[in-house]
Amino acid sequence: MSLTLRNVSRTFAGASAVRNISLSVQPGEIVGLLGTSGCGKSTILRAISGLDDGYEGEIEINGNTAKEVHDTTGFIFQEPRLLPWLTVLDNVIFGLKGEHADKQKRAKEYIADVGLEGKEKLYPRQLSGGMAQRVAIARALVTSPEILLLDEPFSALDAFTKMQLQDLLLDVWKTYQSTVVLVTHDIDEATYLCDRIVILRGQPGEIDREITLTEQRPRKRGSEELARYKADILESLNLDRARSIT
Ligand SMILES: Nc1ncnc2c1ncn2[C@@H]1O[C@H](COP(=O)(O)OP(=O)(O)OP(=O)(O)O)[C@@H](O)[C@H]1O
Repeated sequence: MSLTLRNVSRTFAGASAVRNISLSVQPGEIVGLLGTSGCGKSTILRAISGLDDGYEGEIEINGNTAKEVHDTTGFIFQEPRLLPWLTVLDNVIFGLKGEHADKQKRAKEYIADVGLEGKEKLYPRQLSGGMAQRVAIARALVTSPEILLLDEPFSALDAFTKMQLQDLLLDVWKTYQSTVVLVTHDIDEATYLCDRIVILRGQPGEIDREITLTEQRPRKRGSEELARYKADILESLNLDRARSIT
């Protein structure tokens, strides 16, 4: 499932949030949107998802405008956004169409895929943050979205859980061949996960540059290669050395 943005701009109450974003994402590619706070990363993701159709320019998913096909995207937010009165199983089933027995079977498979087999009957309040985010991942995947949109999906988690879920994302990506757009502030996360990193700058946000990562997977966290990409990105963001704020 390919994704194309052509000159996408978004203005809120007269203030420009992003300007002239053009981007092509190939089927099965993991593309990261990286940039400092307020440069419009979430705004771009919401436009791709169809949650926000107030943008100018064009967004195409496999040749159709995003406004027509938003049900082919799955969204994972920073916080899991589970329905507290529903069990893990019912949270994953919620929004699925079809016969109840089929939905249950399918939801259970995805719950197992994210490592939560046996936890189907628990309620959100009984889950750790990492477990809840696994449920959110299962819920996003269960509808077989062709494009997975992730808005800082691991940023509220502790460092260890974050690394586990990054690996889980790579596992499900391999299994389901999803096209992924990942919004993140985390340069290590971007270099570990992405085929390509799009660096946004400014307010309104514009694309500053794109970096294609040729590192084979599985990548090694802390490798020299990833460290080189990180240094390059820090320099692009003017964050490579301490700067006076006066
Ligand atoms: N619904 C909205 N109404 C008004 N302004 C908005 C709205 N959504 C976003 N903005 C503005 O658009 C700009 C970009 O916001 P956005 O949330 O996309 O940035 P971001 O790069 O994702 O930031 P962060 O990394 O802090 O989440 C900001 O100036 C924000 O205030």
